[in-house]
Amino acid sequence: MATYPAVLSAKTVREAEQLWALTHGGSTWPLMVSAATSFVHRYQAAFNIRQPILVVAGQGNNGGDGYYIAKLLQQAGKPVLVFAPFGLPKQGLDAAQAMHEYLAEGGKIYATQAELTQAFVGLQTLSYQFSPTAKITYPVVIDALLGSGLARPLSQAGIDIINFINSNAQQVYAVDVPSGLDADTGQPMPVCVKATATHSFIAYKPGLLTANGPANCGELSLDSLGVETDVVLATDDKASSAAPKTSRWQYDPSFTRLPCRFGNTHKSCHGNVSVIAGIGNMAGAAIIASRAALHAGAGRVYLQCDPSHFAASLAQSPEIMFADNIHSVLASKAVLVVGPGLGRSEHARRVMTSILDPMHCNRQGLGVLDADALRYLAKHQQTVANWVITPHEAEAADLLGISAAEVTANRLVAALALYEKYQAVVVLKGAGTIVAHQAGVNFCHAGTPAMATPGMGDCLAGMIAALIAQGLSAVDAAITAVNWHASVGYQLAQTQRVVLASDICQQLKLTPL
Ligand SMILES: NC(=O)C1=CN([C@@H]2O[C@H](COP(=O)(O)OP(=O)(O)OC[C@H]3O[C@@H](n4cnc5c(N)ncnc54)[C@H](OP(=O)(O)O)[C@@H]3O)[C@@H](O)[C@H]2O)[C@@H](O)CC1
Ligand SMILES: Nc1ncnc2c1ncn2[C@@H]1O[C@H](COP(=O)(O)OP(=O)(O)O)[C@@H](O)[C@H]1O
Ligand SMILES: [K+]
Repeated sequence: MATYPAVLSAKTVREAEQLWALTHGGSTWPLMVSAATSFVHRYQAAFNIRQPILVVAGQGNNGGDGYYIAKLLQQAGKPVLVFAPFGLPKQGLDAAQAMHEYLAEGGKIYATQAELTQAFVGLQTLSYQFSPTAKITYPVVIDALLGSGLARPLSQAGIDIINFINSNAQQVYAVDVPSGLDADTGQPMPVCVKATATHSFIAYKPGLLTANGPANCGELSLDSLGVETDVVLATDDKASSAAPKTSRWQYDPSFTRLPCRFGNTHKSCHGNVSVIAGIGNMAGAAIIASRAALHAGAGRVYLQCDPSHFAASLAQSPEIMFADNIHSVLASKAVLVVGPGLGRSEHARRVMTSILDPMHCNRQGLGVLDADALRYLAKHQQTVANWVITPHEAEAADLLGISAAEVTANRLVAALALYEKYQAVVVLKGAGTIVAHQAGVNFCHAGTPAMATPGMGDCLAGMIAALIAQGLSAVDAAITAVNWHASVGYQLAQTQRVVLASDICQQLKLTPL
């Protein structure tokens, strides 16, 4: 079975480094050498330029990586400049040794932008026409200002440096974490580097994969540097049950669990999905969820809605069938999608009461609660262990009884709290979707701002239900659908400015077996 990289908090990564050192001669220095070597190797094509490469180095070990990278580039004969706006590394850190090795290679360090500009211009080839008033653009900047050790919001001076990088670099390659991004939450503090690519070390950190992480990391890669994380993870497993278990946080971007279809099959082998809509004017959402379930391969899809919506549904997808009433739907044992287009009427309340009746609520693989069903759940708090719940941040806030800003501030903590409270498989949607479940947490950093369009969540709900109907567990269905949905959206966004839920539905059926 494929194994996927672990995702660890910044603190756990530090513990892993220290444990590695204990069994490797007591020093973390070899890790810095490996990290810098891996970085230079990873971006060797981008670094193969004649113009000077700028390394912006901080005072900690992220800066240390930067100094060692600068040393390697210097050794390879590349023109390189190091800008150290926060000052030099403190003695005793690996970073100080890296700086000394860079200086020993004849490297230069600049403390101010004025000195840096002068040095950059001095290193230009003769063909470069410099005008004192022209804005300097650095073709390649290596961002080694701050990594996983970012400990507090940036001062104004720090903000200015990050803005300087973002507005004066053509391409930015970030070491470990884009500077200014909180490695655990993915929040900018309050600004962060917008990288072309980020090469991270030892393990992915949650903040690279959710919130502002995906957009600011650019192309993300990892080198474990051979550091075993199992040891720290085993320790973490012994933590109290209230503590988030980092042991099974994973970055698994695959959708290889998609069910295969074999020759002698029939639609009855692929399960039934029933989407329950309301009686108001919101049936569009339920129609999108139904279409998504069809296109994701459910054997039959029923829509339970007011007859006035039949014509519109059939015009979209003549394959959709209609269920008579909520009681026949519940009796049918189809996988349910409840919430999109349900509304908040008295009818919706009655539907929710029936659905959450313990008589129906006890079987496995019941389906997906989304949108209005989540608003109902927030009011009538009860555990929904056999369901997948798919809140966006505002719905998550409602379910947790906190503000949306608190959810945004730490999406991972919110997803874990939702799991603790409702016991369901939790899909916290938005940039960098998080799936929290009994066995851990899965991050999906695919997706694109082009997918921030109406109906996108309804589409995802239909897909999850279709995969449960085809035999996947609720957890596998949620992880697979989230990755499939985001990856199809990303592909479409290569040629479209916005991606609609209908586009995703169309594209799903083209996914090869
Ligand atoms: N050692 C190793 O083996 C390996 C280490 N690795 C690398 O080390 C990195 C982690 O290094 P790290 O722990 O030193 O943290 P780092 O990100 O450099 O930041 C700390 C510095 O920033 C400062 N600072 C903090 N907040 C600030 C703010 N808001 N504004 C301004 N300054 C602020 C803080 O100052 P202080 O709080 O002490 O005043 C301190 O000087 C990791 O990301 C990876 O790249 C890898 O190579 C693997 C092997
Ligand atoms: N800004 C974004 N960046 C990356 N992916 C996004 C973004 N907006 C939406 N998506 C993708 O679309 C999914 C559903 O979108 P979302 O807007 O959160 O749902 P809803 O339609 O319920 O509001 C997300 O989980 C994510 O995969
Ligand atoms: K960095």
